[in-house]
Amino acid sequence: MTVKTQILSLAGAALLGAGLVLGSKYLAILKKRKAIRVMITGAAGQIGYALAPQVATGAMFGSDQPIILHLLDVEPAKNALEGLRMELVDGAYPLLQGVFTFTDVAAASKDVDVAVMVGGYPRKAGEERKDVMSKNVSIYKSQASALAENASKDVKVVVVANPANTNALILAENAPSIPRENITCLTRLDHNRALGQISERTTTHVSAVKNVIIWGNHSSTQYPDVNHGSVVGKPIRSVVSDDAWLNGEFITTVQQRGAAIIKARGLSSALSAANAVCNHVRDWVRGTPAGTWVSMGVVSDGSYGVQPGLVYSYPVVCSGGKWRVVQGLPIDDASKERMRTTEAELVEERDLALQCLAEKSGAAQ
Ligand SMILES: NC(=O)C1=CN([C@@H]2O[C@H](COP(=O)(O)OP(=O)(O)OC[C@H]3O[C@@H](n4cnc5c(N)ncnc54)[C@H](O)[C@@H]3O)[C@@H](O)[C@H]2O)C=CC1
Ligand SMILES: O=C([O-])CC(=O)C(=O)O
Repeated sequence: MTVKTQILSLAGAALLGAGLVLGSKYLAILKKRKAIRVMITGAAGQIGYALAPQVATGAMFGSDQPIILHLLDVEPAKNALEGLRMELVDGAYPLLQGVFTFTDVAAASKDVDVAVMVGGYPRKAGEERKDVMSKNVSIYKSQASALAENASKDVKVVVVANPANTNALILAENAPSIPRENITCLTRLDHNRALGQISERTTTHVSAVKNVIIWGNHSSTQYPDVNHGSVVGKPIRSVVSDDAWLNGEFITTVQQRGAAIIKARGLSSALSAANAVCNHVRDWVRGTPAGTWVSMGVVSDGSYGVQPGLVYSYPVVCSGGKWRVVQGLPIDDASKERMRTTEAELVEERDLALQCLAEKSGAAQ
């Protein structure tokens, strides 16, 4: 061996050694840190298939936080669930400390820190989200108590299955021991869709678009509001410079995006929904970046005149694992009217859900 190759191999060994030290430090950190237990219901479905690997690679809690996955689905989906478990094992994810599958919600909920409630039935082309109401709200009523009794005391819940706001409301009403503020529903997908539309329209990278708001229901009555948002620090309205588009096509595109995806794919959104779930939980747990808010469906405390108790999507900022509604935004008359329309739909959905549940319990007696 020449001196040059000796030096090179010594340098190589030193680099490898440093890499191994860093690698072993990383592994030691992972070993020391307590794993977060994440339950995904409806895990054998298409959102579950997109979500589980995203959680395993750190998209939800970062690349230094170990995870244990609890995957729940119904008995007939047991084989598909086992297939997902096998694939997750085959992924050899450094953050994944365990993957468990369940068909019993009480067992699945044991000690979970985060519950992502995807289990339910998606709507088909031509249906509104409330058309899947009767099947899905009864799932949320029956799973609420199992979650409350078995999950960690501080469990954070995000309901994804439609009608998402009303399922979350039913879950909150039937799980009184879970703090209200820990029960949320996903409207981050709508929020991201709004960011995406403004980004495309202004040919600006999406990371420079901030502070749009989704008010109300995760449905076609939601109000995507750009009045307080910015593009590269300037008001969206002045950068877009087309109020007719912002007040018309932009709003309907965001409101109808779920239906447009169903029409195009023959299936509802899955990868963007999974990404939005990771964004929602990450910001809730790790905090929203300074000067930025996001949209979350939360139990209303009456902010902006919305009926208390409804699960309504608001602009929120998060820090220390808690969210708070952004207060004091000036709301013009046109926005007020749209916010009332979506609130009225939530009242109607709540009443319909309660009626469905009463009819089911009447039929069962
Ligand atoms: N909030 C949002 O932004 C979005 C919500 N969704 C909704 O998410 C839900 C899931 O969508 P996909 O994954 O596409 O549907 P999917 O049909 O592919 O999967 C749903 C899974 O839930 C399971 N399931 C049914 N009842 C269950 C129960 N009692 N316990 C546990 N699991 C149960 C099914 O067996 C199935 O594997 C749908 O309601 C859909 O409309 C979809 C996209 C976005
Ligand atoms: O539209 C649907 O039924 C699925 C969904 O909630 C969405 O993509 O926003």
